[in-house]
Amino acid sequence: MTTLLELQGVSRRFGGFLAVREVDLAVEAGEIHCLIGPNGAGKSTLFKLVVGRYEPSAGRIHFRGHDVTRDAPHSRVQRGMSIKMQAPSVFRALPVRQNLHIAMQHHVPPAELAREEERLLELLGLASEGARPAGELSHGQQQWLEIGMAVALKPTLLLLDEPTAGLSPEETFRTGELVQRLAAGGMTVLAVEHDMSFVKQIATRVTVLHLGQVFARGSVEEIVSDPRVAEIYLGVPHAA
Ligand SMILES: Nc1ncnc2c1ncn2[C@@H]1O[C@H](COP(=O)(O)OP(=O)(O)OP(=O)(O)O)[C@@H](O)[C@H]1O
Repeated sequence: MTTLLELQGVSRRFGGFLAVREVDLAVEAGEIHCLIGPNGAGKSTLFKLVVGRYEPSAGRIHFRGHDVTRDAPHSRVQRGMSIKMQAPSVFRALPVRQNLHIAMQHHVPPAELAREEERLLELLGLASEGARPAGELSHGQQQWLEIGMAVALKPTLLLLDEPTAGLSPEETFRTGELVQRLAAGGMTVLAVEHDMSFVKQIATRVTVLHLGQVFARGSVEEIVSDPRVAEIYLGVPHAA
């Protein structure tokens, strides 16, 4: 197994408050790794540490063998991370295909652009929407388009922040199918997610955060059958 992303003892302090505490995390090539945890567990903070929006107060982050702990977001992207933040931020006035074109223009040779746009439109389930302004798509379709724009960078590691936020159960399921298709094509995925049905659908490995610390990690089966994990979601105190 090749470790793509490795966090060692990563902490983040806000004033006197430790939002993320000494987190060790390894994302292996080819896996769909989901980061879950109750509200306030530190998921978003950890995500921002991985993508470079925050600097850690302590610890190191390695990506593809490079120490990226102090690297800016854009240099992490150059090394092969691609990020889909929570809210869709597509170019609403531009056609769907043009959105993909803009995203991929520096990553795909000009002669291959049209074919690659076609391939992505198909993959995203948007083949019949290519000419529509992106702002006319449903919320779910806009989320898929934005995942497509992240994928257009041909990343090694796709980072998804709550990709199902605001989606219907049907759209959530289809998002899961999309993520599985991407993984089948060789992409590694790290997703912060709330929706457990989605996590069960896609995750090959799960890390549970609680109070800023890694509380549990394992396969989906191990995590959903762990009574300690159920307790933190229900807010019941657990035995140490
Ligand atoms: N910029 C900040 N300044 C101060 N405290 C912060 C900041 N960002 C997050 N926190 C605190 O850190 C803790 C973890 O927050 P974070 O948003 O990372 O959790 P989360 O697991 O993503 O929660 P949710 O599921 O509700 O989005 C919370 O107690 C939050 O109030």
